[in-house]
Parts: sequence; structure tokens; C-alpha cells
Amino acid sequence: MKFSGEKVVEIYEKIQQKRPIIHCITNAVTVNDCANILLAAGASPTMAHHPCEVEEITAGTAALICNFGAISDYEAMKTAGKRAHALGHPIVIDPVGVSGSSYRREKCLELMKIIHPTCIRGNYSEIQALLHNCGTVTGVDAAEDALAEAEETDLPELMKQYAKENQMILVASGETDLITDGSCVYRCHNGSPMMARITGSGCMSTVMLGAFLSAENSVESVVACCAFTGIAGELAAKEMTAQKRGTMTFRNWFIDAVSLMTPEQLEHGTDVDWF
Ligand SMILES: Nc1ncnc2c1ncn2[C@@H]1O[C@H](COP(=O)(O)OP(=O)(O)OP(=O)(O)O)[C@@H](O)[C@H]1O
Ligand SMILES: Cc1ncsc1CCO
Ligand SMILES: [Mg+2]
Repeated sequence: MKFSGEKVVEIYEKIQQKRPIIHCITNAVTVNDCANILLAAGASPTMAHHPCEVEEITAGTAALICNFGAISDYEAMKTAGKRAHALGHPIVIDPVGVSGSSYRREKCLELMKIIHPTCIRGNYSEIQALLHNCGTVTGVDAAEDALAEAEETDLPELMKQYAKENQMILVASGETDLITDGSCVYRCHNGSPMMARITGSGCMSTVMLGAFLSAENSVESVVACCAFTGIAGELAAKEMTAQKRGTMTFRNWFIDAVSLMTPEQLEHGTDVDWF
């Protein structure tokens, strides 16, 4: 069955009205892009990570992001996460690098139990590493054969079971994003291979999930965010090809596409089905 682009527009418009502040405890590699994409989408970023202030900061925001590329900020994630959970704020974990580090994986599994995230979004390799609690690659990018491995192990079904057991929404990103809350599996076909040629498209997609979930806390909202991010990637890639430009221009045009997004582009561009 098809997922309607009208839902993407509806939630996007809620973000414009609410202008939610999103608290991001995230990594130094992509922090600036994460802050800028939230502003481009109509939200407001705060990137506070000192353990002595995160509890107060998170209380004044609409959602919390914990990105494991910032593993040195683990104590801050725990403190902020407990407060955000107590206040009923949406919490998103990005398990950056859990496929390459058993320490990170242990800490991520521990944090999940303590702060009860609303959603976890990682690339195929990271999500598979969490589900099986074992490493697959050494870096932070998905393995080349992650998709083939996903098909072999029936990743959609495994994700569905895991999401149900842990009462959370799971997103595995890649050429096709898989999204589930344990009842059905959505497949988002939006996006461009260019998105994997820059660092941070996943981190940016994760902070955007904070904005979408604060506007509406539902699995449809997560799906809408994946479509939104993918459409921005498609628009930027089209421009890049037309003007024969490189990967850093793509990064800027991706953020531009978010800031210039129209309801028509979202309605016509959304390419999601579910089963
Ligand atoms: N080959 C592809 N085709 C279409 N879209 C893609 C492709 N690869 C990645 N994407 C999109 O790029 C975004 C980021 O996904 P990706 O799996 O690369 O995240 P990531 O590895 O966590 O990124 P990072 O850690 O560098 O921020 C998602 O919106 C995803 O749909
Ligand atoms: C490259 C990199 N290393 C740690 S975090 C990060 C950003 C993409 O996940
Ligand atoms: Mg990532």
C-alpha cells in the first residue's frame, strides 16, 4: 500500500507552526550541518553537551537526540535522556559506529534500557549490529554488502520483532529506508546515492527525526521524515548533475533543498510503500 505525501506536508507544516527546539548531543564531525539542517527545516537547534547543564537544557526543549559518534558524551546522554524520558519528550538515538566498536554497542544497548528511546535510526550495518549484538564493519559507514546481508537475514522481519519487543520505532537507512514500529514495515524509496558520498546525511536525518517527532509522535511521522530527507537529497542531486558539481556543493544544496521545500514537491515526490 502507498503512503500519502499529504501526511508529509501535514507534519512539515506543524514544524513550521511550532518551531520546536531540538536538543542534540552529537558528534564534532557533523554538528554544524545538523544545526543548520534543523534551522532550514523551521526548527531550532541546541547542541549542549556538558554533563552539568544538559538536564536543564533538555527540559526546555521539544526532543532529544543522542548520537553515538559523541561517545565521550555518554554520561551527558544518560543524564539528559533520563530527564527527557521523565518529561515524555521524544528521544532519538543514532547508533553511529556500533558496528565497529563493541564498547559503543554495549553502551548503546545500556542507554536504550535506561532512557527508552522513541526511535533508533542507523544505517543497515549499525542496525544489524544492534539486532545481532555483533560487529560487522570497522568504520561508521554501512558495508557495501549490507543490503545483501539484510535480504539474507530477513532484516524487515527481524526489525519488526525487535521494535515490538522494545516498544520503539526502528529505522535502517540506505538505498531503501526500512521503518517499523513492530506492527508493519514501511519502505521509503526516496533519496540519492549522493547522500552516502558525504558524511552526515544520516546524522542530519536523525536530528530531523527529532523535529518531526516533536510535531507528531507517531511512526507515520518517522516515515514522513525519511521521505522528506530523501526528497531533499533527490532535488540536490538533480541540481548537482545538471551543473556538474562535486560532493561539497551537494552537501550545501541538500540543506538548501530543505530550506526551499514546497508542499507540491513533498506531495508529488513521496515514494513510500508498506506491508
Ligand atoms: N544509495 C542510496 N540511495 C538513496 N538514498 C540513500 C542511499 N544511501 C543513503 N541514502 C540516504 O541517505 C540518508 C543517510 O543514510 P545512510 O545510510 O548513508 O546514513 P549513515 O551511514 O548513518 O550516514 P552518516 O553516518 O554519514 O551521517 C538516508 O536518508 C538514506 O535514505
Ligand atoms: C565520520 C564520523 N565519525 C564519527 S561520527 C561521524 C559522522 C558520520 O556518522
Ligand atoms: Mg550515521
